[in-house]
Amino acid sequence: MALITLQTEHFRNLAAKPVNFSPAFNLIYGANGSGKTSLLEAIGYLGIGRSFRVSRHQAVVQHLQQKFTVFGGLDAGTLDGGGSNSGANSSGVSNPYAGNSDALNFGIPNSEPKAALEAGASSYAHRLGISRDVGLKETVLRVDGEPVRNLSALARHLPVSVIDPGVFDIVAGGPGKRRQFLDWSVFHVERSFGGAWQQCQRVISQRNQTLRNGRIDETLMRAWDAQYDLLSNRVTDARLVTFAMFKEAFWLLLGETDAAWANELKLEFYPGWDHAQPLSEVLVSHRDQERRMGHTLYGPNRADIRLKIQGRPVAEILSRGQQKTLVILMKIAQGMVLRPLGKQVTFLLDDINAELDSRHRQMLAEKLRLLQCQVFITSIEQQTPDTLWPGITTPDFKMFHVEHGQVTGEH
Ligand SMILES: Nc1ncnc2c1ncn2[C@@H]1O[C@H](COP(=O)(O)OP(=O)(O)OP(=O)(O)O)[C@@H](O)[C@H]1O
Repeated sequence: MALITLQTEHFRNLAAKPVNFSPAFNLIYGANGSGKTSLLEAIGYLGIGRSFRVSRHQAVVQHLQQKFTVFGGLDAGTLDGGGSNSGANSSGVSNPYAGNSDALNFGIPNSEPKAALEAGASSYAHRLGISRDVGLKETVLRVDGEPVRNLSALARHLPVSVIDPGVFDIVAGGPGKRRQFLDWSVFHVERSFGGAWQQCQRVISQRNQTLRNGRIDETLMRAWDAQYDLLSNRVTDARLVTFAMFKEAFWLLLGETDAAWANELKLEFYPGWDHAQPLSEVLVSHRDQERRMGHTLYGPNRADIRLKIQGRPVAEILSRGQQKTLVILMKIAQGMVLRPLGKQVTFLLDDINAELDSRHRQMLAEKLRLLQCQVFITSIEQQTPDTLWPGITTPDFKMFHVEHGQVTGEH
């Protein structure tokens, strides 16, 4: 799937006007503070249900407003086959209100996008909508006009992967970042993963409460442990399957690089406990330790992807530039994992040009092109594909200028 239309209302400084994107490459350019990242952030909301740069919805809602809305129209994208694409509109002509004249009933004004309404006759493959009232603390999600309860319903349609300067924490940061990275793929590969992981996290929090409660009721604890063991194995099995797929794609990419360190890199999935032993046994034998700490120390909440060179974490060995290469290859490998499943990743590349030299930029652009994914890239200056990525052909390229939150398409 690719996002071909976006409309926001009361989202940061963005104007409430529909924008029609390319299912392939989109360059968003404009001065500092014009609204480029806000545009990417709005797209991100449709795929991850939150901002990729701040933790609170409050920061995103336009000043003096209390509710924002993001609406997206998807088409089948650039992938051949795969994915559900019934009724897809691959023409790129978009109609934000097709089949739903009140734009998902999110209060998007009906009058303004009249021209778009008349121009686009056909419907989208899917329509996604998210609105958040920060006063009422209420989120409304819709897919194809129907209310849905879980964010996963939106996320499944639009796998969004962000590459911004913070992405390098995947290597340099703690295990949580790498777990998040892996789980993003697991969620898209294994349908039941999201639910199992949520249940598992609930049990962890109940276990933690019991562990903090001074005297532990061993019968109650064993009951939690049995449930925890079951869910942990479900979560871990899904992670293991996806990790194997990821590793295969990643080695393939590494094999194509001429980086000397690539030969020495060891990549390993750590499930969060010594997997040779059943988790329930590990928990019993570490009861005292967990009681002292007051929380769960073993299990999938401690999982990690361990990246090592000569037995040491790569962050201690590789230069920052080498770490960047590594993270970019990891992100591309994620896209490769999803591709055979008919899932097209929408990559949001924010402020990344300044972080990467031209060799890295070219590598990234070339791989993304081969992956046939949808790309949004921000830049301070107006650029053509030739100046951005010399020597790389860029299919279906669209350029947008952002000025004071107004997004204008250029041809
Ligand atoms: N909640 C909000 N309501 C209205 N305006 C906001 C809100 N939050 C941020 N802004 C403003 O929106 C503008 C766009 O910010 P954004 O980060 O998208 O800019 P940018 O084009 O990515 O800039 P840069 O190139 O510096 O990264 C800024 O001027 C910012 O002050």
